[in-house]
Amino acid sequence: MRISVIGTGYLGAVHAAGMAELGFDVVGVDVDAAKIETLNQARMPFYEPEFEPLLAKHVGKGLRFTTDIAEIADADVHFICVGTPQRRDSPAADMSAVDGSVDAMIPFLKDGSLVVGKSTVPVGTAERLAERIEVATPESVTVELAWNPEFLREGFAVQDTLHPDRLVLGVNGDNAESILREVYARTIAEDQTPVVVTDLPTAELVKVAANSFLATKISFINAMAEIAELTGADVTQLADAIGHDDRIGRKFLNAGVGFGGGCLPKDIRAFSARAAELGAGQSVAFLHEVDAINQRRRDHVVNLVRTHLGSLAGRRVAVLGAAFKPNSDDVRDSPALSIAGQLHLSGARVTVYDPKAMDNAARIFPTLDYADSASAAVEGAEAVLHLTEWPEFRELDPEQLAASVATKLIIDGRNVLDREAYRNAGWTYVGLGRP
Ligand SMILES: NC(=O)c1ccc[n+]([C@@H]2O[C@H](COP(=O)([O-])OP(=O)(O)OC[C@H]3O[C@@H](n4cnc5c(N)ncnc54)[C@H](O)[C@@H]3O)[C@@H](O)[C@H]2O)c1
Ligand SMILES: O=c1ccn([C@@H]2O[C@H](COP(=O)(O)OP(=O)(O)O[C@H]3O[C@H](CO)[C@@H](O)[C@H](O)[C@H]3O)[C@@H](O)[C@H]2O)c(=O)[nH]1
Repeated sequence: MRISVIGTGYLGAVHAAGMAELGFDVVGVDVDAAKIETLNQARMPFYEPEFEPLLAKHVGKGLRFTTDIAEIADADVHFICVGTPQRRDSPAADMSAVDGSVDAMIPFLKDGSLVVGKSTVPVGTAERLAERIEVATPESVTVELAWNPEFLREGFAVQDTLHPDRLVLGVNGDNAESILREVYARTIAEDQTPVVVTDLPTAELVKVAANSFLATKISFINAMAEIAELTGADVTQLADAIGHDDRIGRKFLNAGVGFGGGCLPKDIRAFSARAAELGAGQSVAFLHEVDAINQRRRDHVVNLVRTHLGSLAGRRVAVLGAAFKPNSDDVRDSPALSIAGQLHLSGARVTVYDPKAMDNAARIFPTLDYADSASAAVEGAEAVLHLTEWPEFRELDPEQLAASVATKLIIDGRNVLDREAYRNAGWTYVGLGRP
């Protein structure tokens, strides 16, 4: 079976390599020539653990990348993995890449081929695309469309691609289901992966529902952090205590600066926008609050710095972390950079360090200062902000750090540093919702 993957970003590039690892002949297509050139050299255009060895194993063998959409012509299955970012002018998803890629594919779709959407889209997109393909393809060519949403997490993308915790197959009939079962046969056999076979709108909705639930869980615990901050309670202990209840679970109850990235923030907004279009805005009105709580966490950290330093003008602030989460170089809607940017705009002199996301951060926030290491970033700092929980930040020695800073003030935006060790070394340690 031959496979094409359209869009080779964080999702598509790893999916293409994953398909090659499953034994298929794969072509990845993107409009970004630089990305394609990098991938064809078996180098990763973004940081993702375990990804480069997979590229090295397959590029030039079963896996190639191209900007020429015509090269999808002999593929049997085409995965759409292009971006669906937030529109500039509204909270809705920008569907131009999805629509544009489908239009570009249509002339090269052979009879009997299957187009499979993986991008996260507003419910109703699959039906709309199926019609678009049907109208534009000659009568002699039958093309089916399925939706197979992706649940991978950045930082674990390779493992999640090869060993997903479930597969959701949105199909209109047995043929598409059996093709997708063939694609994922090895995974299903080796891992006994649960497979949910459903219709197109359910498959689309499952994805935004999952991300909405995750975002809600994070904002729930951050709302508890707000109350904890006013009462002297400890939100980390609260999370442990409620997390012992299997019905609640401890995962995704880490309070702090909140969620960011290229998925949760834009997905809850796009879902709200789509629900409103459907006349069901009220049904997911709580997502506006989820978003608002999340945004408040960022403002809260800026206010904490202001409270401790008095004024921000000219004050030296070190920011540890730029990526939206550890083990990624992705800075899309990153809480760390958003806070760093706000402090900078308020007149602070902000120096950022991140183990992997420095280039991406500097592209988006060129006016911030960047240091080569955590210890260089904190040099002379009047406040140190720990905003992305890279393991190396946990290993910093509070005694050693104390010697470099101007003021021993640390705000732990992820509540994971050794509070006692910092306090014993003379620091003012400020957790979020944690006394
Ligand atoms: N990043 C994740 O962890 C993840 C996980 C699950 C689902 N998703 C969803 O997958 C989709 C892609 O996300 P991403 O993070 O990979 O985005 P991304 O921005 O990293 O990648 C999108 C890629 O699509 C390419 N592209 C745009 N228009 C194209 C076209 N007409 N033809 C070919 N390529 C085109 C872009 O150049 C880019 O390389 C989104 O809908 C996202 O919500 C992402
Ligand atoms: O308890 C927690 C857990 C996460 N986060 C933050 O939430 C954000 C998202 O984290 P995570 O979900 O691990 O990262 P993503 O790679 O964005 O993955 C989410 O978005 C993807 C794209 O849709 C989905 O495929 C995944 O299933 C979904 O977890 C990050 O900023 C985390 O720091 C918290 O603040 N507290």
